[in-house]
Amino acid sequence: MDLIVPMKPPRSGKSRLRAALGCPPGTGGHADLVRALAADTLRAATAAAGVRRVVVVATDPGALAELRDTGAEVIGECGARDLNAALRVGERFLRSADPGGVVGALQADLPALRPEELAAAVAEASGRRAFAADRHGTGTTLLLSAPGGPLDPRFGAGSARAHTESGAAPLLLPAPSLRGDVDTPGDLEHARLLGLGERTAAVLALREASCAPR
Ligand SMILES: Nc1nc2c(ncn2[C@@H]2O[C@H](COP(=O)(O)OP(=O)(O)OP(=O)(O)O)[C@@H](O)[C@H]2O)c(=O)[nH]1
Ligand SMILES: C=C(OP(=O)(O)O)C(=O)O
Repeated sequence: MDLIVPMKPPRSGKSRLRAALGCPPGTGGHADLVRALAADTLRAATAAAGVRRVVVVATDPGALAELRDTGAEVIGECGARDLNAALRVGERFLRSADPGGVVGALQADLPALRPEELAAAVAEASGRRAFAADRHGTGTTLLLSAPGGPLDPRFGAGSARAHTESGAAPLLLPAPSLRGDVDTPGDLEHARLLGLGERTAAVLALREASCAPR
């Protein structure tokens, strides 16, 4: 099974998280946090049983080259005009190597992701086109195709409903780390309680130290 992870440029992505570092505006660090969230997600994804390739489809691959250290590949989005188009670029890329395999789309903001929860989700899907909703029940953190079948991604606001309506099976396992995507400071706090990956924890610790009142 191969995974596609879409990412906008780290400076402009995850705009709802800008306040999360608790530092005055303009002190930077946002892009470091976005890259750290992705690095922890990718480390867990590449370690999951049954996962073969993990491909980041990036608007700006140069800004994300360091993510290759996680074992993921990083490719450009070839002029895709939005998130779902970027996912289709990744799908074509993976299908050109393995037309009959399962492909999945995984969000890049799962810093508490545990490899065993991702593997359990793939096992529950058991060859069906299926998805994991986020912890709020409205978004999607993982969408899987059937073997050789179309991914047909419908990410965006209300994507859990859109994926259900398009015939994808909602996965039922709890998998809190897989459902814990981070869009807001509140989501980041939730992920902290689950147990953050090393890179995200390090970025937050550094910012706390450097922005503490003197
Ligand atoms: N390659 C690529 N990735 C995208 C594109 N649009 C969104 N993404 C990524 O898809 C994921 C979900 O995107 P969004 O929910 O639109 O935006 P976001 O970056 O999470 O955050 P906000 O700015 O707070 O809305 C994020 O990892 C984005 O970086 C796109 O056009 N191309
Ligand atoms: C695009 C989505 O994610 P988010 O807005 O949570 O990043 C989605 O859940 O479909």
